[in-house]
Amino acid sequence: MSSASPTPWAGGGIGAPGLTGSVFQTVFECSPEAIALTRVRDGVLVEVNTEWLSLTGYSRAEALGRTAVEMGHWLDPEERMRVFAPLLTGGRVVDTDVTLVMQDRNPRVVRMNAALMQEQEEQYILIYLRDVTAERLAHEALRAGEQALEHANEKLNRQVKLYEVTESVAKVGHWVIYPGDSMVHLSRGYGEIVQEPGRALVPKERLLANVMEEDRERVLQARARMDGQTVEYRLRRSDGSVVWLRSRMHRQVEGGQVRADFGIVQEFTSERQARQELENQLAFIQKITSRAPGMVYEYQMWPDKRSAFPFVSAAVQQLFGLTPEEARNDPASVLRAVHPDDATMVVKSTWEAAKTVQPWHCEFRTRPADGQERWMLGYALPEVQADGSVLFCGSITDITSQKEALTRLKLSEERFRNLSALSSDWYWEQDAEFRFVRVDGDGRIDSYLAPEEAMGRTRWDSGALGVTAAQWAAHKAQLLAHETFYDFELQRVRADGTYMWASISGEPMFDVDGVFTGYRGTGRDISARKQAEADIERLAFYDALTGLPNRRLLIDRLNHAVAASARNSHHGALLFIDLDNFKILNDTLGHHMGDLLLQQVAQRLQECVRTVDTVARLGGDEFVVMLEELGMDPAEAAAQAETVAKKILQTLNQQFALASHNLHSSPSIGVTLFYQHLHSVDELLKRADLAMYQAKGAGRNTLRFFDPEMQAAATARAAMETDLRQGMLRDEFMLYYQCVVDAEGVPTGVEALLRWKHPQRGIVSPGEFIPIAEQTGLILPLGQWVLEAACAQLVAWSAKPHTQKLTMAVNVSARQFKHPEFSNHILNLLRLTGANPYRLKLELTESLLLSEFDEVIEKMSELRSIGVGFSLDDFGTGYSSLSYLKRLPLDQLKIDQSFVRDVLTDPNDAAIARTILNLAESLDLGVVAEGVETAGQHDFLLRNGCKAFQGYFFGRPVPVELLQLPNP
Ligand SMILES: Nc1nc2c(ncn2[C@@H]2O[C@@H]3COP(=O)(O)O[C@H]4[C@@H](O)[C@H](n5cnc6c(=O)[nH]c(N)nc65)O[C@@H]4COP(=O)(O)O[C@H]3[C@H]2O)c(=O)[nH]1
Repeated sequence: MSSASPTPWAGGGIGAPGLTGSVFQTVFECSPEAIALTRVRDGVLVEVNTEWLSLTGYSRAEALGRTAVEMGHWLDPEERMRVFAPLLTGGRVVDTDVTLVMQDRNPRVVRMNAALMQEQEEQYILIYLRDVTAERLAHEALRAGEQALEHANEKLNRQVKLYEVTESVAKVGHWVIYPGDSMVHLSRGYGEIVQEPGRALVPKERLLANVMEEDRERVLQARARMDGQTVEYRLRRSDGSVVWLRSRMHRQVEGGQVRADFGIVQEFTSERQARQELENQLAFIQKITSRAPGMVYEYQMWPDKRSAFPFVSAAVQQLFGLTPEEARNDPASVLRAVHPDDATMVVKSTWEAAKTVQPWHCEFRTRPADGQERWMLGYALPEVQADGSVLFCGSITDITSQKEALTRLKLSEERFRNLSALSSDWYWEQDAEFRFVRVDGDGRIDSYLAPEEAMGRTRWDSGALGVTAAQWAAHKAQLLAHETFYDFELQRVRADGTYMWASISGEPMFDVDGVFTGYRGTGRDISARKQAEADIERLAFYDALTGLPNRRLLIDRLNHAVAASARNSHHGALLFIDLDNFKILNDTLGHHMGDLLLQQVAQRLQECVRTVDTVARLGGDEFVVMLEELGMDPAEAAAQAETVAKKILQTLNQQFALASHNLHSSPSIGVTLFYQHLHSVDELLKRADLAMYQAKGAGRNTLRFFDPEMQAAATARAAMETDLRQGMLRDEFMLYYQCVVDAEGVPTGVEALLRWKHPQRGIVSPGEFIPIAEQTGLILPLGQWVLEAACAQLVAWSAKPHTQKLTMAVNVSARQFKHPEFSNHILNLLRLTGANPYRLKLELTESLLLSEFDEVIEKMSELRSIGVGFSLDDFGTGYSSLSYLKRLPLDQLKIDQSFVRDVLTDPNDAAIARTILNLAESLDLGVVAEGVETAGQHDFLLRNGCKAFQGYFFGRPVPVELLQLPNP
């Protein structure tokens, strides 16, 4: 502040001489600028200067004499207190800016320095006021400018930051090239996209450096155009990954001057991939829909009845005669293509589906553009959209051909049902488990069951008959192999109890995937055919009068029998039977009687043979009996055949009761044996026929063998039989006895051996007549006689001490033993004669054990329980099995003489003999070696443990009186 400054009071100032050199002076010195000054005494303004007046706007007159506080009204009351209170109360110097509220003037800001001063008696308030309004305004303007700048900076920073964040989030970036600049400015976003952070400024070439080769040309063209069009290209980033970029390039021109070239770049790889995927899907959908049999579409409808086809496949052309564009542009055109009769239904059902949001399903016809109406099947799923519309996605297919096929099928079904109803055939279906699921036609199917009874049941579970287990097995195998089968025949019982035959044919069914679903087929009642076949067969193979097989069937069976004989080596026999004098009977009593006789003869013949044998009628009074499975030995077979022939002779010789007549008839029988393929069937029949004529020639009512040898044997047998009968009557039989000795050669018993003292032939061996006695049944009385004689002898010996312990072995033939009364006969005999059962030993042959084994054991056990012993004759020659042997209640085994004979010369026989001895020992059985003829045999057997012997070495069979028994 310069001391040369003019006084504040000057220039019209209030001029105060008393103030000179004082505080004022100081003030003036300090504040040479225009300063408003006041002097206050006792609170009242006593002095003001011009500046004060101009500052405050008061006149001097208004101001002087007023209190300072009064004059301070230009200050705000609070401000007034702030300024004056410290001044007046504390005497402190005030230095502050205050705002003056000026009347009719703009407020002004003044710097006020006030001080309370004491000068002599007077108190002064010196107020120094300086107008700092301009200064303040300038300052404030500066501050405001600074703040605005700061604010603008901050905003800019924020915007830049926001921009960068936005770029980063949106995967957007940009570059700018200023004219004449070789560098390109890259934004941070751009750097992030191409993965080159921090390179804000790069050479221009860098922009294209990593663009994929294939896309570079496109980018270059866009750069050349700079027209803002979008260009999409790929760029390989520094990490090798490829990204899709979308860019728009602009050139900014102002006032004809190029300001900058810039490009906005956006990365849209995932969007591009999604789009690609969508495009692929769309392409696929289009491919599918273009090949699909029907049309695929999206149909949208709004509550205000607007509608649209957002998508419709190309098939709309084929189905509705519209291009997809036409359908899209005019959705109603599709409805117009619907048949008028069905349009309402289509609309209604669509609205209904939209309302209920339920699947739309509708069959309708299209308007026949070419005159031919077509059937469509529509199916769509509705979905409510955000805007309240409903979007249907679905398909429409042309089902005309299916409809036609269905109609044809229905017609065919109907025709089929009508036909089935008319015929006796039926149609059936079974499921994959072969259970009936459908039956049409005759309501009784092949089972003659009501269909409802058959449903769910298989054919074999529904009471089929007439099918063998093997046939069922074959049929089931066919079914399991899914084979077609024809004419499977089965029998059923009708509701009325009669039988019917059905013929079933069937074929397997498969679904579209080739999976087996069951069977279907037809059935036919073939009862009439079967009956006719049976009739034909009967006529062809059976004799109408007697029902017996005819010549044809006989020949057929004979062929089979010959073949069987070739297989099993058994003989068979043909018995040609002709009724004697039948012609006379027929002529005298009439054909009717003749027929009756033939029928009865047929019946009797059947009764004479086993079921395996055949009785046939060749015609007239000629019958043939065919016997099978006779013995392997021809003589044995001949004897068997002869037995049957004799039975026939005897049976046919019985009286016939024909109506009111009692007739006697007799046959002539010719017999021939057959064995394997030795002779043809014709030859066999001829031979039997020839033999029959020989029988006729021999005086009728007899039989003849074709074979002379057999005939001779038969004749001899016949003679023997007659002789046997007579021999029995004439008491020509006697018993010889052969001793059985112990190890010391002492007789312990005898074996009774039957002898026939024939008046002409002398002593006949049992080997000759026993078989004939067995065949003829004469063995029963003969055997009984032997037993009686043997028991009588036992009783006789029992009276003498030296003979009373002798045992008596008696041979019993199989036929004899198996007679139901055999045990009783023995029991009675023992009781009646009083013979000691413990001395009686029955000798059985192995052949006895071949059948009815249990009964044999039972019978043996019964007799054994009373003391009768049993011996097994000829042991080792037959079929003895050890298990049988163990079970038999035996006392003794007899080593057959055939083994004994060569026991010294044949090691096999020696081994057998030893084995039998060991076996007997282990089974606790006695052993008798029979046929011992030499001392050597005896020694051998003795050495091997045999304790009982029989044979010529000890004595031949002799009459009782010649027996060499122990001395009395
Ligand atoms: N070579 C030879 N033979 C010997 C010797 N010792 C005994 N023989 C004979 O051997 C046979 C033994 O009787 P078999 O084996 O029961 O065989 C008997 C028996 O099976 C049967 N037979 C005999 N009598 C009767 C009988 O009353 N009833 C039954 N059903 N059959 C009888 O006739 C068969 C033959 O009887 P036979 O001719 O008496 O023959 C007897 C006897 O004379 C010997 O050292 N050397």
